[in-house]
Amino acid sequence: MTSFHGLLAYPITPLAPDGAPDLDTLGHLVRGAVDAGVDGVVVLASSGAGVTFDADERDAVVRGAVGAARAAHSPDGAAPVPVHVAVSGSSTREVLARARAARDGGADGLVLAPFSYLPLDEREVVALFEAVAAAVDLPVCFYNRSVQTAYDLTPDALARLARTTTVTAVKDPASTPARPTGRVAALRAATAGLGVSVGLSGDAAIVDGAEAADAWHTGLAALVPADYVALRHARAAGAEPDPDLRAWLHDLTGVLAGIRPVSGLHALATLLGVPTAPPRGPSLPVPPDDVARLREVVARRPVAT
Ligand SMILES: N[C@@H](CC=O)C(=O)O
Repeated sequence: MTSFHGLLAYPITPLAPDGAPDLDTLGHLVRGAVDAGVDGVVVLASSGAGVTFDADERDAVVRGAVGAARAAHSPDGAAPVPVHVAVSGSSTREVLARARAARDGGADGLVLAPFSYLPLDEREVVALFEAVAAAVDLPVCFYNRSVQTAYDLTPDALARLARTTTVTAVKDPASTPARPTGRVAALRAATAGLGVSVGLSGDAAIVDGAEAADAWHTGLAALVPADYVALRHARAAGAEPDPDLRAWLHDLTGVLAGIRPVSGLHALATLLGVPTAPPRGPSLPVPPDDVARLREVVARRPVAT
């Protein structure tokens, strides 16, 4: 089974007051997520603001997260929870450097969005993933950021990548406007027998009952992991989640949807007792009114951690 399976938590990269990555707090987040029962951790993606860090900082984050995951309690004595690293960059050269560094830092897999200053066409997207496959022998999750990259992965292109490269998973945005229902089923049908994990991101859609998927990719799961583990387990068992928990997560994702994405997670972290400065610019801190709305929801959290 691909290691991109189940509940995948994407921690923010906590920052010290001087703006440097706070590795102790990151380790605390990673251990907390693993102890709560998540199936994997992904650092330096959107929630982790990976593109805002230089190579040395990225290396420190990767090694810190891998060390924390290995040291954390593994439920049932199971294998250590995998740690994946997002390696998107603005050139193939930069992506390859980040992929090699992630491998050398102990990553179990890579997450890659086909990002470029100029939107890529399909030939260029495929060439990028082929270059990564030739350079680094790690499984890759295709991070489909169709709104931001102006390239939307098709089921046929995913099948081609699964056959010819190291792509073993896709992270598809459940919240993309006009996404047809049955998208997960279409991606699964195109890749049947190829061992691809079809996963979703988009917390509001996930909480409100998006199509069943092999994986959930979520930044919130690193901040409120017990809550997400309970939701995922209920859904996986075909059961109704606890109504209070579902209502609270609905309210939380609703408030966050009105706040700038990474800044909102940093503000939420602070309210949950996870110390961090706001993300680096050009992101801006969350305005006080929005912090107050978040605080009100946090105060109603039904699951104690
Ligand atoms: N898209 C997020 C994960 C989902 O919340 C990320 O890349 O960090």
